[in-house]
Amino acid sequence: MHQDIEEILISEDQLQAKIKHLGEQITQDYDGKNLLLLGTLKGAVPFIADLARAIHLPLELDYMAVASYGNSTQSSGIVRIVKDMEGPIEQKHVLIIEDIIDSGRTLHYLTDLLRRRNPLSLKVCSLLNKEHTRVQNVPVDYYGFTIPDKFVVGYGLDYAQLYRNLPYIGILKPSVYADDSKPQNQHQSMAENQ
Ligand SMILES: O=P(O)(O)OC[C@H]1O[C@H](OP(=O)(O)OP(=O)(O)O)[C@H](O)[C@@H]1O
Ligand code: HPA
Repeated sequence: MHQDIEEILISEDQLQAKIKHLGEQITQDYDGKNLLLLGTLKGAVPFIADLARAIHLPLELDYMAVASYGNSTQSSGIVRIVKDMEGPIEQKHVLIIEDIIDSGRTLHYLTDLLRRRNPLSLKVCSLLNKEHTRVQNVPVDYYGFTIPDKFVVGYGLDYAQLYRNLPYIGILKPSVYADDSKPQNQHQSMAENQ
């Protein structure tokens, strides 16, 4: 285990078993439909790569880069598009692939934006779901694991752009981000300040 990791929360084997199951569900639900998997860069890259191969249907892949965390463990509260997807989505069933839903701000922003582009349908699949930290409510159609309110890294998830290449999801030792100047559990107070 990496020295900055306090505990492995979800092992490589658990990740792959869950992704196989999600792939089977999505394969059933989207049979005969024009499916576009829309991955959010950068965090969802390992997940979308494995999930796409677990879905046994013709599908398209595209990506958007949306960022709000910068180098902090706390959302800045401001979501911005760093890279948009290519092409229109009016003739497509869009499934957004996320690595994690935490405050919900990223997905709220993204679903709002994409709905205005009139896809045939718009659903969300997130590997991880931190349900007690939600500031914006967003319906999640498929998710892998519900996790506690701890800052996690690995399998695409980063702290200050590092740890994305760990093959498991681990809880980061708080000492690693001790100089992260903003206090913990700040989601609620940020919402109240808006
Ligand atoms: O529910 P939220 O509180 O909005 O958090 C979830 C988002 O935060 C992370 O992205 P980040 O902005 O860190 O960009 P990254 O994927 O490039 O790491 C993660 O990949 C999600 O997209
Ligand atoms: O717990 C997390 N880890 C990494 N990135 C994140 N983005 C939102 N929550 C998290």
